[in-house]
Amino acid sequence: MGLLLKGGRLLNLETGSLESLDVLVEGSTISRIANSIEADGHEVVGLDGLTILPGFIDMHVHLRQPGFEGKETIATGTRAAARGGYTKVACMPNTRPVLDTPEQMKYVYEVTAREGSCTVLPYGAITKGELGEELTDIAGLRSAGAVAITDDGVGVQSSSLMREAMRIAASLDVPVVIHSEDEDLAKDGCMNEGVVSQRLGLPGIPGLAESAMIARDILLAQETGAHLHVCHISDAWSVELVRWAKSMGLRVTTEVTPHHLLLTESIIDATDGEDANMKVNPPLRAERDRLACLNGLLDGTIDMIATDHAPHTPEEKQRPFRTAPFGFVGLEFAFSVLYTELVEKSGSLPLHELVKKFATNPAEVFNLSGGRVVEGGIADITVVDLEAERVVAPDEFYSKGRNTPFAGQKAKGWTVLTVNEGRITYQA
Ligand SMILES: NC(=O)N[C@@H](CC(=O)O)C(=O)O
Ligand SMILES: [Zn+2]
Ligand SMILES: [Zn+2]
Repeated sequence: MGLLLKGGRLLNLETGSLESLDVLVEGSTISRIANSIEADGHEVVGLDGLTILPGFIDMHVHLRQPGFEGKETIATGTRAAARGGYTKVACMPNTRPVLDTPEQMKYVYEVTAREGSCTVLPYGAITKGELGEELTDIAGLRSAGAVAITDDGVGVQSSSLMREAMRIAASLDVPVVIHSEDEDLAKDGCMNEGVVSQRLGLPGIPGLAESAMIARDILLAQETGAHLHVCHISDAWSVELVRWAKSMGLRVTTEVTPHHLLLTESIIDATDGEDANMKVNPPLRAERDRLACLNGLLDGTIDMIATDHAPHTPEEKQRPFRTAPFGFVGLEFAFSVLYTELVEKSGSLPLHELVKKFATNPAEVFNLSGGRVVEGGIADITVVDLEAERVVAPDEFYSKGRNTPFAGQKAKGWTVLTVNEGRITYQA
């Protein structure tokens, strides 16, 4: 017996048209897509006019397990992911202990098999303990299933160490994923350096702290032949550098978050720097940076959307702006807010281009299954209601995190059904 999705509209990723098609899932595979498929003993889910998309893939998520289970666990984070339409998430290694050994990779896969509501692809750290001093066993991490390597949360400050990491990664065909931040330039900053940080008297993090490191790592990628993926791009010059690297034919890819596409430091200004739910790293920047990210997304410089889902406890986020931890949650509304603002309201991006940034491109860039709803493909499917309007409601989150500046915002395009490898993982 299969799972029959009946009466929905399947998004054609090439033309952007919505086609009335039934989709039959058998086992973990999409076995048939046709105008009308007989119920024939299958479990039928009626989708009357709802929109069928490939399951979303988020290459930047903090699941916090092991070590910070008060913020999130693999169970709660993947439930949140499924609720947001995600079928795969890649989890960051800045846990305690850090995910820096093959055993840690195995741990993530084992816990996910028991408790997970989506596929979890662990990142292995570049340096032991993310301390920036000694390289991990990159080959061992890869064999144990690391999707790529990164020290997200901190930048690798040593250029010679990064050069060596890229040499090894290139020889193993492992992508190097960078949190680009020059610690010396970023120092004790807690928000974007500029007119707002000056007015509020808060220490700033200049865009240069990001772009300078991206420039270094693009040159290292050029020299070593490594695939470089730039995390959470946020600064206008950073986008320009990635655009240039691509024009030179280098293997450089990047992601942007919903918050860097839709928000600026003006929301910190408006709340006088008193709400740490607006504190994130890289920080919300100026309008020209936001527009550069948006243009980069539109012209293909930016390959994909990633949430950088970074849950923290309410207590931590109630601390003063200077000392509260950086980070926003995002899994449960990323598609909705971006669909609403970029597709529905401004029309800057057609739906199928947005969906490529959420599913097709991450699959292609990281060589993963999914990203398309096709016969014979893996049954990773997300069904959304493009009409229903709701507000982003943190008290309803499956995530343990509540920290988002999007709280209370109205949006359309909510997930009603998520299927991961043929299994229903969320149903509204
Ligand atoms: N993005 C953040 O503001 N915080 C992340 C770390 C990171 O992604 O660099 C976290 O782990 O909390
Ligand atoms: Zn980061
Ligand atoms: Zn992160």
